[in-house]
Amino acid sequence: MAELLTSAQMRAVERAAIDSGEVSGLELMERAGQGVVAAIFEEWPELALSSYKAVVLCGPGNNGGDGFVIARLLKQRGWEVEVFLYGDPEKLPPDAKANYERWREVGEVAPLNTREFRHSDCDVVVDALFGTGVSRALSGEALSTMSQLAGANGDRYDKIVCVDCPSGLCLDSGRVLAQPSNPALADLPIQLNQLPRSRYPYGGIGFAALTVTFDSPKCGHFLDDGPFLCGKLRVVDIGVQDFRENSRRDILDKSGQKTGRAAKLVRRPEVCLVHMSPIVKENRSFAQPLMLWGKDPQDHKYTHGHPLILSGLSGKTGAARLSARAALRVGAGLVTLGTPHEAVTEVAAQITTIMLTEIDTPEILTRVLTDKRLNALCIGPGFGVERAGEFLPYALAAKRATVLDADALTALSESETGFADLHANCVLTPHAGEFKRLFPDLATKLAEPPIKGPAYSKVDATREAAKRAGCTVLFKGPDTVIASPNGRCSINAAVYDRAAPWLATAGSGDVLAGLITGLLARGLAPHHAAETAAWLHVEAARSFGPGLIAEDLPEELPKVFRALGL
Ligand SMILES: NC(=O)C1=CN([C@@H]2O[C@H](COP(=O)(O)OP(=O)(O)OC[C@H]3O[C@@H](n4cnc5c(N)ncnc54)[C@H](O)[C@@H]3O)[C@@H](O)[C@H]2O)[C@@H](O)CC1
Ligand SMILES: [K+]
Repeated sequence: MAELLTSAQMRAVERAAIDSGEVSGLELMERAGQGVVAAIFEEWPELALSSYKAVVLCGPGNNGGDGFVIARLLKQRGWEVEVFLYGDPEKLPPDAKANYERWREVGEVAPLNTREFRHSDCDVVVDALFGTGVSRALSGEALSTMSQLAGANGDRYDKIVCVDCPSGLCLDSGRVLAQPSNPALADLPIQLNQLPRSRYPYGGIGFAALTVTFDSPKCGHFLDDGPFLCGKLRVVDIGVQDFRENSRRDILDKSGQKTGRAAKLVRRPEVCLVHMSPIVKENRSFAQPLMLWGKDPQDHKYTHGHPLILSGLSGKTGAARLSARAALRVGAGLVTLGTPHEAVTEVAAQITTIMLTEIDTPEILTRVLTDKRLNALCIGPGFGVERAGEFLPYALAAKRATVLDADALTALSESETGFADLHANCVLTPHAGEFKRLFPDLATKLAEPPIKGPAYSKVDATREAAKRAGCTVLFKGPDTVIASPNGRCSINAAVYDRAAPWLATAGSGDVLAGLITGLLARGLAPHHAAETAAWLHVEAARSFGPGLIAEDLPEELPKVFRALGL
């Protein structure tokens, strides 16, 4: 799995590389600029066949420095290049200043002015205004230029290339830093974060055509609005991977930055991307844990676990049947549906391999669970909130690996004992609404306008939630975040080339709950089960494609497994 960095972690890696004396900041900047130019020609090979025109927008920091390198390299290829600077050239940091001066030997620099920039025709616009250093909302010409690029005046720019990120995007949270609400700002052109999302498919091209980042992808490229604004993401190597390994554990803590004290060194578990896309090469290692699922010829069905999925009342049994089918397809040896008496005929008429046992009361559940072979439990899909409230304490007291989904989450949010009954072998799978019911303060914090960077992120919220609940939390979305109480965190992003819009279909969450339960029954630890299930869920949707309904997801799994070589 690929490691995702925060902006502070990236700065720490760069600092470690420079401090080692093996490479200078200037060299890193040159490599970054070269990487962006190479990525442009890789993306649009036709641009390498002739000379075109680029506008490069440079900001007041090192992101702007990269811009000056890009301008020089394109000019060397015979391109016409116009450079605009937002800020005072005298105040540029040293490496950016050096590249400003090198550019000035061959070209002009105009102060950034939206009107001027608007009238300069160009084939490529390079956004090098702000990168990892953005700490507050854009204002003035920087804001109006970004709004202009976003189409505020009706103009369209086909090839916007962002250096590190679309300027203004917080790379920790994937959120665009916003102005505090101020009536004086109401007349300003639209801000990036007010772009009408509906105009673009999620994960499709929103703002930029291409975003080129350095060394490692950052959390914000995959969270929230990040993918929508970045367009396509490329990661270029700038030769600092050894320092990433070395400084992995010695990273800057956000709290140190906030208080202005000397940065505190902490051992924070990194965030991983559950991903197998070619944009993140090293993630191939994710295939390794999957290989463990191959069934050994010596095994028998009980070796692969036996989950119990609790069904709703008649007319509501479909959700649990979907979960059960998913648990079976993901390799659980046997699967039993715990069904209320009045729904037995309905359920029995629609299952074959899946077994059925009558469970009418919480006491019967406890009795059924004296069979220790039932090693995982799923409660929630179609279950009914009131029933879930009655069954939940008994289900949790059985101390099985347990998935709490849908109605069980609502019941949990209403329960008097709160999270006290949860244990480390539980997995909560809230969508945004359920998350809000369970963790109202965290949801409120996440909904507040992100005024300062690094902004509070879905990673932060899910980590806090997991700690509070004392178990693994999988917070659903196109940017599904999975966190565990020890701080471990993964993002399963159904964006970029893994976009799976067909997953937004009734019953898809029930299938996910079943996949997690099946994997728990097969002996995977909660965090691993949740991330593997989330990955397979998206993969099955992508494999099936348009027209997908939830029933298709479990049935597509054999194809996904074959493609993985299992
Ligand atoms: N440090 C290095 O060695 C390397 C850095 N690289 C580039 O450097 C970038 C980071 O550079 P910086 O740390 O200088 O940061 P930026 O260039 O992103 O930001 C510059 C400065 O702008 C100020 N600022 C923040 N928000 C603002 C706002 N809304 N309005 C006005 N000013 C604002 C801050 O004081 C910040 O230091 C990366 O994104 C990457 O593009 C690359 O060249 C690779 C090597
Ligand atoms: K940028």
